[in-house]
Amino acid sequence: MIRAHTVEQVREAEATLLAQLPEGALMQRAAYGLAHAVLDLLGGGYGRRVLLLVGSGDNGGDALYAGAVLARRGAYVEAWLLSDRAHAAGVAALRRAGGRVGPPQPSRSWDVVLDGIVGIGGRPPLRDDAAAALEAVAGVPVVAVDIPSGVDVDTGELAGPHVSAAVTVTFGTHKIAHLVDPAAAECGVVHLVDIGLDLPEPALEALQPADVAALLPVPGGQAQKYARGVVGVRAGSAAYPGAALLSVAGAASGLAGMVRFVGDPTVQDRVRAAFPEVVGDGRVQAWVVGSGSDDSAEDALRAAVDDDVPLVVDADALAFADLASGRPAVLTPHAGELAAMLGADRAAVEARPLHHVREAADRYAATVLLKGRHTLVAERDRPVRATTSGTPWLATAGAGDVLGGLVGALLAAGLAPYDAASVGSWLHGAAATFASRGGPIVAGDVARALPVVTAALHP
Ligand SMILES: NC(=O)C1=CN([C@@H]2O[C@H](COP(=O)(O)OP(=O)(O)OC[C@H]3O[C@@H](n4cnc5c(N)ncnc54)[C@H](O)[C@@H]3O)[C@@H](O)[C@H]2O)[C@@H](O)CC1
Ligand SMILES: Nc1ncnc2c1ncn2[C@@H]1O[C@H](COP(=O)(O)OP(=O)(O)O)[C@@H](O)[C@H]1O
Ligand SMILES: [K+]
Repeated sequence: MIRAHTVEQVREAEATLLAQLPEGALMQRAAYGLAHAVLDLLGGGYGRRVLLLVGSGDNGGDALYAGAVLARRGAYVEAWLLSDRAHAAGVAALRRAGGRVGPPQPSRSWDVVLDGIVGIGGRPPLRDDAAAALEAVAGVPVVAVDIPSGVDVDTGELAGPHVSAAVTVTFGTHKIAHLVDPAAAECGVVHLVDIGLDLPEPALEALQPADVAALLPVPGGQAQKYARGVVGVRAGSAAYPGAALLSVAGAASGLAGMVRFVGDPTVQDRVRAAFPEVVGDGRVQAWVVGSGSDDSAEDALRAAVDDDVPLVVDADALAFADLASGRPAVLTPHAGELAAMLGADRAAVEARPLHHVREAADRYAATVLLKGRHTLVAERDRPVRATTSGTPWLATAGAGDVLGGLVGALLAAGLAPYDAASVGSWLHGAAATFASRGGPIVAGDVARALPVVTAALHP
């Protein structure tokens, strides 16, 4: 599991550890980890040209000490101090190692910039001098120290100019901005350096393959199709038959014992033709409602709610999500749908996805899965889960229908809404990445890749 903690949680854990260690030990650990990540990126130190952007806090201290390590490895290192209060011992260490301190020489070109402007002590927006320094080095790859300066660490929001990093080297634990967009998209590859912090339950987490394998419902030796769970799909309409087919394709991932389909008779015929294993109405352990349902969405959702089983509420049914409020349910909006549910602007949801997904989980008393580059799953009193297994090629029509069906299958198989949503989202992203191999895919490819990705987990 990747865990992310708030600034307050990190500060507390650091304080405990600092009290037990000799002065400066923690910063040395951080700086060595940082320097080695830079050496990896550059393929060595000798002859490389490194510029440090150094703010007034310990984040600048990390950059300075790492700069000293790099200078001792033969790199040419300059520190551009953005404040006259830069970390004094760090400045001295860099000078001792042969680094130069002062405004950068204008003619010099840089292999990498270390962003030590602000870390977890920064409050966006960046000050003008820091923003001007970033402009002056535009185009040079940046390694962000702890966090790309200018992003809001605890929310993942952006406010004004900020660093766009190739690599972010963080310490002790991930921070929220490393996983939550839009800030997460500015972090590049995130590298975690262990500095020995003892941390509480995280604010946010991201499932990894071993976590998904452990949560996956796997049939035992005495398995029986009904006991494995039956998932029902109420989706599609004469206008949108494809949504029904894709929803069923996700549900028919093999993770539940049986799939039922209920809908428009012409759509039903097409579903049966495409999926001979799918049967008609009857008892289910979970319903998936809403993809392409058009004006039948409300009735479909009411019928599903009457069955009193866990629900996936998707697409057209989200307009009636109040019906699912307080029930075991996963609501699966994209940003536009969530905006409509909350009476907000789509742009506001995209700028503050964590805030809005939490608000919806609270307001609807349900599990809310907000689709996006890093999909977020929120439920009251639980860490938000972020999905990082996907690929931008997954942004293709109908991919959301497949996800709804898949999450329904996991609910029917007995996972709680929070786990069904986050495991389903992880598998969906991994299947897309597997099917894509770096190239284009359509939604059906994602559904077809689900069994092989599941098998690769060796559950
Ligand atoms: N506390 C610890 O034990 C450790 C901290 N470490 C480093 O220390 C960092 C935290 O250091 P600090 O608490 O000194 O805080 P930071 O260095 O993150 O930032 C605080 C400084 O930045 C300035 N600042 C705040 N907002 C700004 C803005 N918008 N524009 C420009 N300047 C701004 C403030 O005036 C303040 O001096 C971590 O991110 C990490 O890099 C690591 O060395 C590991 C150990
Ligand atoms: N940039 C992106 N990177 C990775 N995945 C993405 C990106 N944008 C969207 N997705 C994923 O693609 C899927 C799109 O679903 P959705 O918006 O419901 O489309 P549709 O309604 O056509 O099915 C979601 O699973 C979402 O998380
Ligand atoms: K930084």
